[in-house]
Amino acid sequence: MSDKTAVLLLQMGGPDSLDAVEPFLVNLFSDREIIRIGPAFLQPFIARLIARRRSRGVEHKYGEIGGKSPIRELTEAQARALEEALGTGYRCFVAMRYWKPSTVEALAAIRREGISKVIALSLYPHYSRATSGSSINELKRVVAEAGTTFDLTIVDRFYDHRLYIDALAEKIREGLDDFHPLAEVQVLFSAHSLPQSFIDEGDPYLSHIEETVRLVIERFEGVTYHLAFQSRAGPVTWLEPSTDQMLEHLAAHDVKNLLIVPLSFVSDHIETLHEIDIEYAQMAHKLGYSRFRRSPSLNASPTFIACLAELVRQAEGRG
Ligand SMILES: C=CC1=C(C)c2cc3[nH]c(cc4nc(cc5[nH]c(cc1n2)c(C)c5CCC(=O)O)C(CCC(=O)O)=C4C)c(C)c3C=C
Ligand SMILES: [Fe+2]
Ligand SMILES: [Fe+2]
Repeated sequence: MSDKTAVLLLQMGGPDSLDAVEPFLVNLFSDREIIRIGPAFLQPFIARLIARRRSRGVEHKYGEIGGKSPIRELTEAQARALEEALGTGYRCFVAMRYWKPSTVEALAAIRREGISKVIALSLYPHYSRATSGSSINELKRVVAEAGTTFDLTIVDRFYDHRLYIDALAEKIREGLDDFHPLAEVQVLFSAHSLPQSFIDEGDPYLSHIEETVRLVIERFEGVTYHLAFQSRAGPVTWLEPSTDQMLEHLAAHDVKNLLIVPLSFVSDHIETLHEIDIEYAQMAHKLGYSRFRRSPSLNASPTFIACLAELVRQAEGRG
């Protein structure tokens, strides 16, 4: 047995090739915690149909950002940086909810190293049952089925952690540096959308997002800011306003310089590299913005890694 602690980073995952897009979407649409389609026994079949119908368009988008999602490499880089920041005594692993490495593979790797103490750290800063909730339930199922006892501690949110806010503020400052010093820049926070029904049923996601925005914008006195929601994925009522509606609204009010700040994700993936950098950038150009920029994602930002390290130590009661 090893006396080390395993830190297991929980993330969504993304297709690692164009061929992986359809099976990745099948996994995602089969999960009743992110989307409920029809009665439970029919969902696997409907998931296949939706995945097949959607995959062409989604493959095209991944094709335009290098033929795959960078989420695995970026999450593994975060894991390596975290392991280094934590020092001896810790090993970091990654478990992806809808692609590889799966939760089963990650736990098998932890077991192979003889580690029984596991801190699962969800990489979604804002809690939602669609994201952190789903990953954590999957982890609990796999642990129960593994027949090995793990001493498991879970960190499922960090939307208001001082170092997370510091890391975001640093990236916003980097983004603002790209504008002429005298230009009047407005900031648009763009969070991943969620069906309104989740919020109505008590999901704290929206209040967590609003608190992150409040805490980070305190550091930017006098800056005008807005909050909108991107990446709807189905025909239900999603959080409003949408990011594209907001881009139109601001253009109609003569805003010319806009910094868009992605919330909800801690690394680059299709929603930053395609939706913002390609789709919204084209839209902004047509709408007459003079300068439209995105603040860089956190990825392996040293301040963000310090945040993760502090979360681990706090979870162990040494913070
Ligand atoms: C089916 C409904 C979906 C909900 C609800 C949802 C919420 C949600 N998602 C993220 C983060 C990510 N989503 C990503 C991709 C993605 N998400 C959905 C659907 C829902 N997401 C789909 C169908 C897809 C695949 C791409 C597409 O078809 O457009 C990813 C990217 C993975 C990658 O490319 O690396 C992330 C990350 C959050 C934070 C969230 C709610 C809070
Ligand atoms: Fe999405
Ligand atoms: Fe999503």
